[in-house]
Amino acid sequence: MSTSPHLTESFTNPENYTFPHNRLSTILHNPNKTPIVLVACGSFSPVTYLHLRMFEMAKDYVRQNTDFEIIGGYLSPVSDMYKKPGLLSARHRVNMCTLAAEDSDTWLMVDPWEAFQSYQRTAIVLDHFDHEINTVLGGVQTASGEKRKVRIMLLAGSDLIGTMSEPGVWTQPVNGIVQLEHILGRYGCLIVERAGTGMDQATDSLARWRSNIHLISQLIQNDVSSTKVRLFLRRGLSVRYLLPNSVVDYIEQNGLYQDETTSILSTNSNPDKGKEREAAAGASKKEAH
Ligand SMILES: Nc1ncnc2c1ncn2[C@@H]1O[C@H](COP(=O)(O)OP(=O)(O)OP(=O)(O)O)[C@@H](O)[C@H]1O
Ligand SMILES: NC(=O)c1ccc[n+]([C@@H]2O[C@H](COP(=O)(O)O)[C@@H](O)[C@H]2O)c1
Repeated sequence: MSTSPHLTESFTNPENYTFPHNRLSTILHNPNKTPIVLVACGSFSPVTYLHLRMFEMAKDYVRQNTDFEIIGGYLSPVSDMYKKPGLLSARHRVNMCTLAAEDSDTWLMVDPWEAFQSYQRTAIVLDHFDHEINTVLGGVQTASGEKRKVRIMLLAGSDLIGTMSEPGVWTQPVNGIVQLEHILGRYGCLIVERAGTGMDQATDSLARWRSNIHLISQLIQNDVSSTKVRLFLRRGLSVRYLLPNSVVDYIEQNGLYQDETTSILSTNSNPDKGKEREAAAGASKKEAH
């Protein structure tokens, strides 16, 4: 792993923010393994079982195919300023992710750092985790007391990785550093196959970082998406068993996704939405500084 500097020298924290690490393992059980933390960035509007499933698939993959040991996993909901259609307020998205993580395994957490501030690019989000886990917490310890640096890795679906080949979305350098070099060269990622986006199609142009890209095949096809869940809810259809019960209850209790006016941006599909959101994000960042 490269030790290039972070893209930013200081991180802006939301008010009253503390980094959640209650479920982060403090011990590396096998000293011969490389400790890793998985970070899934996304809208999570709302979080579905498929988002949680990504972590389980990654866990199996890591155990069977790598020399890594997972010491924790995080959902990192994107800022409201991402302005993606269907994006509910950060407060609700963070609450739903928290319920889902509590409901799930014992190693998943939700980091609200990104959600409650201006838009932060994924490369900066990974830097934030690296800073909190390695610099602030000092990494992880082996049973013999030796401190080890934790490797942060992006966990994403193949559709997201597919956008990395699109011009404009991830290509703009940040503080002179190429975003993809930072994400894939310094950190690396685990990619979960997603129905509709082939793995080859998603990774063809990323070959130079091949050794840092781990491909995880879907053995059970399931194309649940947040978009479909929102559509069902608007039509008054049940979404139970597509999301954790606690999240379904939260949506019902708060009357969420009944109509499009509850979202941050209520317009619908735009074929060039990735580039447009990147531009919007760039603009909102400039406004914030
Ligand atoms: N069914 C799925 N299979 C594999 N990966 C998925 C699946 N659903 C979501 N992901 C991944 O989860 C991450 C977060 O996704 P996001 O919150 O944007 O969900 P989404 O379902 O794509 O949302 P939307 O439908 O609102 O566009 C992304 O990396 C995405 O690729
Ligand atoms: N350049 C970037 O850092 C960049 C570009 C596009 C999407 N993303 C991230 O990908 C995640 C999911 O985005 P979509 O829901 O638009 O697929 C979000 O967390 C977003 O911040 C990051």
